[in-house]
Amino acid sequence: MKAVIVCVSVSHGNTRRIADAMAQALAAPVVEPEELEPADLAGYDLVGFGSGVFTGRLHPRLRHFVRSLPPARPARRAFVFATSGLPEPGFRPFTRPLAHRLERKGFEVVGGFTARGHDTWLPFRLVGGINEHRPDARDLAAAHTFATGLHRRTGGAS
Ligand SMILES: Cc1cc2nc3c(=O)[nH]c(=O)nc-3n(C[C@H](O)[C@H](O)[C@H](O)COP(=O)(O)O)c2cc1C
Repeated sequence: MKAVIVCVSVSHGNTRRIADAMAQALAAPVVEPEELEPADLAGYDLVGFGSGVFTGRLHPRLRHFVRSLPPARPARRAFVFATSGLPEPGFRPFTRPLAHRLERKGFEVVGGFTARGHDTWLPFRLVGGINEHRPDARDLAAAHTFATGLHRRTGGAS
């Protein structure tokens, strides 16, 4: 099973730390969208897509990359992950819109993961930010466990 993680982490490196924990479990490289041609994903069985949340949405560079992907034929597996300052609203998961877009492209979305991250966006900047030490060791362990589960479910080692 060959995996790759496409990650945009521009604010504090929060999502990158989560991506690195997942990458360890999946033996996968972590790349920025601009490091890949959309067609390159054809060489992978499992693709992770993740970023921080910015005004309620995943980062535009990640969304743009997914929009540019050709249809995934034969269907490939994908997962979506995010870090955010605030807890995810249960009625509108942060990862859902990108997961739906991936499904429309022909991906089988096999999981989603979110964690809190250090957030200094206004108005939180005024109080020195929130979640200063997150993602923390527990978040990274949870990300690793999530990816290990995906690895088992989607075919094990290459
Ligand atoms: C301009 C801006 C907008 C943000 N908007 C949100 C938001 O709508 N909801 C939220 O929970 N966190 C929001 N955040 C916090 C980020 O999602 C959080 O810090 C995330 O972990 C950043 O990930 P990164 O360090 O990988 O870029 C925002 C941060 C910035 C800088």
